[in-house]
Amino acid sequence: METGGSSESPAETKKSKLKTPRKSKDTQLLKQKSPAEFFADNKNIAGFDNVSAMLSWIDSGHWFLCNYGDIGSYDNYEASMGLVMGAVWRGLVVTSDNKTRVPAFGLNASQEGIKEAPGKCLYTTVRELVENALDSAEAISELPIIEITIEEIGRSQYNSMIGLADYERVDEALYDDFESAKAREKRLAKEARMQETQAKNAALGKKVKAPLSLKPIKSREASFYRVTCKDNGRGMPHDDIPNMFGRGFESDPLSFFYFFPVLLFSFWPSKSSISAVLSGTKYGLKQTRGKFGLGAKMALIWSKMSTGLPIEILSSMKGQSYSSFCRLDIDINKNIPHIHVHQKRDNQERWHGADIQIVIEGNWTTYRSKILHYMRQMAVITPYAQFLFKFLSEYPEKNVTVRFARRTDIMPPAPLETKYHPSAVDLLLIKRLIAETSKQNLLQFLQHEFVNVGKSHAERLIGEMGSDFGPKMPVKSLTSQQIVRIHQLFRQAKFDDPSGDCLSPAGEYNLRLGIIKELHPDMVATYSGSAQVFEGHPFIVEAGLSLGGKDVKQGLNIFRFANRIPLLFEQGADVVTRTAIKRINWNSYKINQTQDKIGVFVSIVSTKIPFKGTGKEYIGDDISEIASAVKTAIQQCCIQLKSKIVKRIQAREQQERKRSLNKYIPNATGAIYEILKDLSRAHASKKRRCEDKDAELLKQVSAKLVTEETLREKLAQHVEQVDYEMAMEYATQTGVNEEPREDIYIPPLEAEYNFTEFYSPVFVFRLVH
Ligand SMILES: Nc1ncnc2c1ncn2[C@@H]1O[C@H](COP(=O)(O)OP(=O)(O)OP(=O)(O)O)[C@@H](O)[C@H]1O
Repeated sequence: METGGSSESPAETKKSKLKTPRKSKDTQLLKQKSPAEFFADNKNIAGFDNVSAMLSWIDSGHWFLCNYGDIGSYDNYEASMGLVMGAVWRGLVVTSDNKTRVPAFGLNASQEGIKEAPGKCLYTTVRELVENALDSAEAISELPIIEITIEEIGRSQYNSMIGLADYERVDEALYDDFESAKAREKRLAKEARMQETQAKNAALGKKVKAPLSLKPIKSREASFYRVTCKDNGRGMPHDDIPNMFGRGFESDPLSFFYFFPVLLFSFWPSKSSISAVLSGTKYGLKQTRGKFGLGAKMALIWSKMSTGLPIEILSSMKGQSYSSFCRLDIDINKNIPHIHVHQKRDNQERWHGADIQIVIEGNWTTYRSKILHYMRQMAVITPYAQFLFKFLSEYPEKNVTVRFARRTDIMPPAPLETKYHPSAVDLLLIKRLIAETSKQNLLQFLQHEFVNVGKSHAERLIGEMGSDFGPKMPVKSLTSQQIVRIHQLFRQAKFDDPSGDCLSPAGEYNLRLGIIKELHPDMVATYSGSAQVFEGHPFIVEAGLSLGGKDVKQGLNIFRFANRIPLLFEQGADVVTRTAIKRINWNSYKINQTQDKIGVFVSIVSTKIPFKGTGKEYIGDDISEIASAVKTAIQQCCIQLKSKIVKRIQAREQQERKRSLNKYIPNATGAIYEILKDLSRAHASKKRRCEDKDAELLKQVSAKLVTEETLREKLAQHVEQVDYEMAMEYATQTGVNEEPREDIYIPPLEAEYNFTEFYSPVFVFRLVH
């Protein structure tokens, strides 16, 4: 935070600024922000803005909570903690001088000439709605059927929706896209020069690029879209709907504080600590799709900011005779839902699910391919879901409809909620667990609130903590210093690794099906690693590798998934990209890294995905456990593909050999037949006598019982025979006697059954019972 010329040390500055919101010498007022306001200002955090604004936010680092990392070094730890939490409780403190003090909140972006732009908003809105829809259907074990529609809304339509009359431009020069006569002249002259150069190049036989035309400045007219997402999920309880969407962030200071370091320092977030500040139903430590727990709320905040139009939700739960309709927006300052309509409607068809409609400003042109890629990749990782995606333009020729069909009725088992591993908790989390536990004493607390701590282990740990501690001591009476001691011991002590039983990977079967159905590759291999651990959190890496296929470019095509959602941005720094590019020797697996069309699919699931960067779009390359698991998974797929590739090469060589022998048959038989004819003539004229079999053959030639055709047939049969014998000889030597076969069973869609999977490095065996 800037100190306005003060000589205080940064730490002192922090403390004094936190203690009392006050008027400083240069009369800069401290003011408060509601959490919803904060997120409205920082929508980039949740993927609702452009990257440049996000970077400027990170660079600025002026805000007091950025100093969270120093808290531990304060003399009076508890006091500083209280101060910071108090500040959070009151709201988020920022200075009123936006220009210098709040660059982090988007204003920095405008200082740098970056205008508030819809950026990723349309993409992120689609994503959030789709992911909520999937979660909702999976929560009731229903095979997801999801329809997502983006409808373009023209300026006039938007104006009439908000009751604003259309205005004609009067003073053209006032507008951003105005081109003066001089500018136009300059542009046309430049265009003419470029065309001339191109014509010269063409005349000299040089490569000519497509003719360029410098477009006049484009209007920065906003584009509006109605995004609708309909699912067949569990729906929402009537009374909870307004809070689920319109109460962005509960005013729980403690929880909010847990959340914050995540945003500011990109700490590896735990979903539970994030969710705690939000109104949602996906709490607890478990593998979840969401990255921040903000999804739908951020979409609502963005709609409020960009179009001012409310969100509409139609929802019904299973067996409910009515459906709930709710139209609401969010009061950003008060952080509460603002309900326009909330009513029960008839639901005769007993439909269940949610139908959510939101109107936002966005950018289809730029994000079209990202949205379509996202849908396609989601279809790969979720082959048990059926998606219908539609884009409806003002111009029907620009309409897009893509259907991603369901290819299996087998859903991965739902992820299970689990407890924290002692090596995965920080001080704040221990405090929160103490505040929330129903256990009375320290022994019970350690034994029941953590995984891999049994009774005798807990007793030994308490013995190690020191004389202040005892098994029976009331856990709620622990002082801050004692909690620090527990934390220290958790850091140093040895614990068994958590198991991966709580995780829900896509499964090799689903991954393979997804790849086959969306890419139609020539070859595919999949691998599922066993559960491993990073900082007390279990994770599983699965990989798929494909060669060839539809819409796959030459070289490496990398598809990344985290907790079964596709990651599309910031690919370069990701552990999967780096591993595939740098650490796999593709040649040694007979794969040509630049020529072949290679699909690399890596899916990582965990109770905590170690995202890097505020956008949470990539997983860093610096976590050795994950990096090596990713490498192993890709290599295992390579090994499987190599044996297929080698067999294919051999089959090709065999075909080649046969083809070249067959090619010479006509010439060879023609020549032999001519010789035989000469010999038979000599034999008949007694110029040259032949005996026995030879004489018999020559007689048959004379009598035309043996013709050139006969020879051709016999030679072809011989080539066939020799080829077969050579192939058999090779197979006996190498131990392969026939091409691998795969039995394919098509189960009925309605079937319900249990199965057990057995994994080996090269195959997965599913026993259906
Ligand atoms: N399509 C839906 N069907 C049923 N409930 C939904 C649906 N969409 C949202 N909800 C409910 O609204 C809550 C808030 O949604 P929101 O997207 O803001 O956060 P989240 O889903 O909990 O977190 P994240 O978006 O990171 O997964 C959800 O927890 C869920 O209970």
